[in-house]
Amino acid sequence: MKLGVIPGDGIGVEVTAEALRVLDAVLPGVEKVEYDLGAARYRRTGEILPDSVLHEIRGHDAILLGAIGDPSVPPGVLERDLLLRLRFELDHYVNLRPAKLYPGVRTPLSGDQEIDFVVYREGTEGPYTGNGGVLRRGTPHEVATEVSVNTAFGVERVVRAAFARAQSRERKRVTLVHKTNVLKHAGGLWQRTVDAVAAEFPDVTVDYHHVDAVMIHLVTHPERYDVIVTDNLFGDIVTDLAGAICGGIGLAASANVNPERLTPSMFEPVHGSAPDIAGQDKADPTAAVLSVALMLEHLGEQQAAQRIEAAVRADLASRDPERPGGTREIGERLARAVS
Ligand SMILES: NC(=O)c1ccc[n+]([C@@H]2O[C@H](COP(=O)([O-])OP(=O)(O)OC[C@H]3O[C@@H](n4cnc5c(N)ncnc54)[C@H](O)[C@@H]3O)[C@@H](O)[C@H]2O)c1
Ligand SMILES: CC(C)[C@H](C(=O)O)[C@@H](O)C(=O)O
Ligand SMILES: [Mg+2]
Repeated sequence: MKLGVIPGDGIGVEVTAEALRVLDAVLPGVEKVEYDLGAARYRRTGEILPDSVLHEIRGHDAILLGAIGDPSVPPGVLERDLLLRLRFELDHYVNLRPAKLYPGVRTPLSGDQEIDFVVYREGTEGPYTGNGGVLRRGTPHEVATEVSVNTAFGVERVVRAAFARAQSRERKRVTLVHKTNVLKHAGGLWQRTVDAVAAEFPDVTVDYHHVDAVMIHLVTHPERYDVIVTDNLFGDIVTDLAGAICGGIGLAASANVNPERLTPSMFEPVHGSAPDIAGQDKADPTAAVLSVALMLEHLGEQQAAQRIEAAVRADLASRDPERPGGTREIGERLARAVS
């Protein structure tokens, strides 16, 4: 197994070190190539993602990424030209983000809810494509557009993946999350696609919720969700809230998947580079560690993946919520538990 590692910026570097510590403990001998990509390289050389590096990365079995983004670089530069470029060039159309409340974990909710759902966030389209522009910049008459791109091909493939996943789950429920009451063109395509694909999955129950109402339901009745399918931007927002209700963004893992395996899939925590806590050993590496579990599952190493999940589950159940431990301490605990 050959793994490309992009620690990136801020806490991305810290949590990736712990994720690799756990990987080495559970599956020794994985070949890793680390890539110096992110703010430091950009400041030093002006480079963001050279084509030669992208070409090399394509040759790996998977990519493990920490986080991208730094206050020293204007917003969007690294996020677009590094992180999103990787997702787009590698055609990671399923951005898979599980939301699970583990036993013993403190949630801002009342705490007795069962939360166990997965978000299928479309990863290559929506308002993320850069389709837009600015007219009359800097004048009182400036016009800025950011067009949401939704193709029948792109919507259908992620919807189909979400239904297939629901079919294999106990509750077999897919909820389309959108804003069809306002975004009638894109929403219409999503709804028609869900209706058409649903006909092929008669034992899957189908639901629709407007995204604003989902912000309510996630806080009041998160147990109603099983598989959520949604576009790139709504999925981004829904999954930060999902992370918060499951005990914090430091626990939320994700996978950017190309299901046909034409390219390496990329595994990363949902959170960002967290400049507010970077360099202080405060970041929880659990999301990065669980992202390694998602990666191992994807690569067919089910046993190793299950060992990581079990170690995290046990660690979370026995943590003192006031003093969970620092980044390194948590990483060392989890590495010990899986070895
Ligand atoms: N996938 C990515 O690489 C990714 C994801 C989100 C944001 N970003 C980028 O990261 C930078 C910071 O963005 P932001 O502040 O909006 O989001 P963020 O996720 O970095 O941080 C949001 C809040 O969550 C906390 N937090 C995040 N990860 C944590 C962890 N592991 N343990 C404990 N607390 C944690 C932070 O301290 C902060 O208070 C920006 O440049 C943004 O574009 C990158
Ligand atoms: C940094 C940004 C481009 C990214 C996104 O919006 O997808 C992040 O918020 C995420 O959730 O991975
Ligand atoms: Mg996000």
